[in-house]
Amino acid sequence: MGAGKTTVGRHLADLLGRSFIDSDHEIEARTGASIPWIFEKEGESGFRQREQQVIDYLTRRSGIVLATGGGAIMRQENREFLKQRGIVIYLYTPVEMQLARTSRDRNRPLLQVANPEQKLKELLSLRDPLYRQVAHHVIPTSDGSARDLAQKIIQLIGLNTLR
Ligand SMILES: Nc1ncnc2c1ncn2[C@@H]1O[C@H](COP(=O)(O)OP(=O)(O)O)[C@@H](O)[C@H]1O
Ligand SMILES: O=C(O)C1=C[C@@H](OP(=O)(O)O)[C@@H](O)[C@H](O)C1
Ligand SMILES: [Mg+2]
Repeated sequence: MGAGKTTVGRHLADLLGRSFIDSDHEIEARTGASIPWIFEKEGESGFRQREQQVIDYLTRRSGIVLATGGGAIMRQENREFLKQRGIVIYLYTPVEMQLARTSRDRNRPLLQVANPEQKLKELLSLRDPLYRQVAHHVIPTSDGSARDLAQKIIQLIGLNTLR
């Protein structure tokens, strides 16, 4: 959360002339409800079920830039869908920066707790090894604008891979 997946993903799609899809937005469009509302009514497990269905569906498409939610990596199925069907970029972000980028935003139910810093630390220690396992490339996001990072991804992947 706060790594910039949604923002960098949109720039990347723009630079490549491809469609951008964010799995959270797709879930909201299908459900007709916001992410916080889904968490409230169906719990995190209900949200994860919807998320897996959407990621399975979207990773079958080609020629798109897909941003997932940060917790998608926790399901083995999602790890396989992403790694086998796409080129996966891990936007590595230190917790202090995640905190700064998410502190004013009420749309992340998992961070609506007394100590969001502690929560982000716990999540990162569980998730970081999984992100690294699935990623084809790791990019630190502490330096550079979202647009710069999108350019960096294109350099890293190599345009030939994308043709
Ligand atoms: N490289 C960056 N530099 C500065 N701010 C950024 C950068 N990437 C994202 N942001 C900002 O951080 C916030 C969270 O970004 P977002 O794309 O929603 O992250 P994610 O989808 O990974 O949770 C947004 O306000 C966004 O504008
Ligand atoms: O890390 C997570 O578990 C989540 C991240 C969110 O997306 P972003 O990573 O885009 O903030 C969203 O899917 C939901 O609030 C759960
Ligand atoms: Mg996002």
